[in-house]
Amino acid sequence: MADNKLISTLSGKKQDRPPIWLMRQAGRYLPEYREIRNKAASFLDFCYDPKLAVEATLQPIRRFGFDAAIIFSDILVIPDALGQDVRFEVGEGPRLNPIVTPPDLKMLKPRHDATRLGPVYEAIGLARSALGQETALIGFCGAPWTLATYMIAGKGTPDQAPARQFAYRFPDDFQALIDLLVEATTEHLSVQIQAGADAVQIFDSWAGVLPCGEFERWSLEPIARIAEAVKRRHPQTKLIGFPRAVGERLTEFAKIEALDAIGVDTSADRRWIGRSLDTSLPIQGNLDPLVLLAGGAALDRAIDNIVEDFSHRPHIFNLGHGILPPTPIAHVERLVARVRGEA
Ligand SMILES: Cc1c2[nH]c(c1CCC(=O)O)Cc1[nH]c(c(CCC(=O)O)c1C)Cc1[nH]c(c(CCC(=O)O)c1C)Cc1[nH]c(c(C)c1CCC(=O)O)C2
Repeated sequence: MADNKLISTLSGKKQDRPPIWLMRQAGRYLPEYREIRNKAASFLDFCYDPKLAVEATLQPIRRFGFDAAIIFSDILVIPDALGQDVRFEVGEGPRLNPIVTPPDLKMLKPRHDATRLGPVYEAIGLARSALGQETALIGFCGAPWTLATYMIAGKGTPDQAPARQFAYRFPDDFQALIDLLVEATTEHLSVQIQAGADAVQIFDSWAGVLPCGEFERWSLEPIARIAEAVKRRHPQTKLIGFPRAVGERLTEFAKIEALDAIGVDTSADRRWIGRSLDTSLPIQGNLDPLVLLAGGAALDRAIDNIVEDFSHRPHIFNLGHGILPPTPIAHVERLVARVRGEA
């Protein structure tokens, strides 16, 4: 990975132009993805079919030549491997058999079933062989808190109130669930690295809903434990933390030594980041997915501002959250060209 722009940036080297990849770059905005999407009976079957998963991983690389591919999978393969029933309803998102009270935790296995995740690791090996050295391969997992929000509510909710309530009412049981998830995700990231992932990202999409105190216990500490354990086992591999919507609490994540970079969401204030986070710390982000959808002069301006604002530090260009399904291909082409100084 010596001449890879993404890995070099994650190692702290500023580039002339930032490397670029997009969260959810594989997926429904691509006609070629929509074409193969129904080749599997369900979304999880799709994720567990190495040939389909590799194809979906490579599609955005072929089309746009991003600097990194992210393995096509989902954060909810972990609750699935723990024995919870996970389904994806078309147009509605994930549905899980919810954990309502502590006795429901008994539906989970004491350890995740790693053989169930075998196809994910196989897909990573295949994708790594198919990609050139100029393209990094990113593995990922959901952070324990974000996984727990879906496991307890059984679905996405606007404020993740069910998991927050559960944690207040049953802190010891909730801690046990978080510990189980720390163990499973640490293992999942390690095996993805052994299979060929060059970097891994921990998505804490729901870190922002946690109040002080709860935030440290359920978001920050578990992520630090995972990052430290993975770094100990794989010192060469780069780790990206993505705590969404945490505002000034980004400084707490910046203190986690084992994280090589921090992903920042759309609402993050780049001038505050410039003042508050060491300029040697690589930052990833933070274009608004809605401005990419809108396109035009607003898109060009937003791209230029981000490139300029982060020009004094190692920066990986990305969105602040996942790409939206109706996003026009032409806008993504424009984005890549402009970030590379070609448009
Ligand atoms: C919370 C979360 C999930 N999954 C993920 C997160 C964290 C990031 C975030 O906050 O968006 C992460 C994820 N999900 C998916 C990827 C694949 C790689 C990539 O980024 O391209 C990644 C990295 C595929 C997917 N995961 C899902 C799809 C759409 C399913 C389909 O094709 O029908 C894809 C391509 C489904 C999914 N999976 C999840 C939800 C809430 C949904 C439904 C909402 C939606 O549809 O976007 C759980």
